[in-house]
Amino acid sequence: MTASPDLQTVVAEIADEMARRPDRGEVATYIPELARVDPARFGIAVVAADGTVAMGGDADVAFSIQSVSKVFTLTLALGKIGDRLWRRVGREPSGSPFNSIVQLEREQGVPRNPFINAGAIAVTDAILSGHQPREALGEILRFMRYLADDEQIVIDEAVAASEKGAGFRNVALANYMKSFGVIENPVDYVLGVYFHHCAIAMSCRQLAMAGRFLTHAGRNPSTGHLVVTAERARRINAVMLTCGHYDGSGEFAYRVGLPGKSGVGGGILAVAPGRASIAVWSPGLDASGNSHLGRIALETLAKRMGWSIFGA
Ligand SMILES: NC(=O)CC[C@H](N)C(=O)O
Repeated sequence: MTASPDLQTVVAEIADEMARRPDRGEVATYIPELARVDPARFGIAVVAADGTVAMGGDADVAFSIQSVSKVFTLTLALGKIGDRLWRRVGREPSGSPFNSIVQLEREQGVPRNPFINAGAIAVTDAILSGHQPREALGEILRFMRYLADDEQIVIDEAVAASEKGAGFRNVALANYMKSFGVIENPVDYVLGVYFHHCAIAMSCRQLAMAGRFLTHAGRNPSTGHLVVTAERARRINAVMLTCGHYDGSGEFAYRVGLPGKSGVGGGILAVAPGRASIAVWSPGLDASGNSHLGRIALETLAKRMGWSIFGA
């Protein structure tokens, strides 16, 4: 029997390899504040099932989690209204870019899945459910801090303001869904919360900690409490696998073989069920808006550790 590779060593090797690579993708520019981030950054953090944490590169530098927040808002919304959520948002891959509007016209304003922008805006509407934006946002932030076991997590107000100033597509998506009755709350309330939860700043270490419940059948290992049932954790992982990387989801499953959710800030949260919660960050993106080196780092990690859910 061959000994399993040492996680710390593998993570250190990956951080080193990624730091040297010249191909880094393109940093997102449509949110001006994100365009200022240094493309040379790379971070990785892996929280293993036994609680050990392996980190490399800029694992403690906070970045804009953007659409990675959509895993957590989905979890919260399911906790609030349960499976009724699936009447307002589907769970099929879209095969379209993250900010696309085309399917909404044909599908009565019901977004394909909770991870494209339209779907995440509908999920945010479900979290608001008549409350004030400040309360909903407070709830999301408290949830992140609880999951990560870290009170230092904050919202980057400059990023939120920058996105609000340039968020014309999201305004269009929200209004379009509102015209079909899919959005219940005032559009500006919903978008205010959406822009702010996308602007949460976290490090790879914090993000990997926050993702632990998805690797532990719904349980927060810090408290032993169930965040969601095992069945729900499994299902959130399934939607991450099929929809977490927009029109790059098939390629991510093919190459990495793990449920994952990306964000245009360059972060990816990936789940190796029963084994580890993993966060990577490299700000340069590929053509689908997913972290270029983040995906390569995860592909390398899954391969060296034998962690693909489809077999070693
Ligand atoms: N893919 C993403 O991370 C997109 C999120 C971003 N806040 C937007 O709405 O455009």
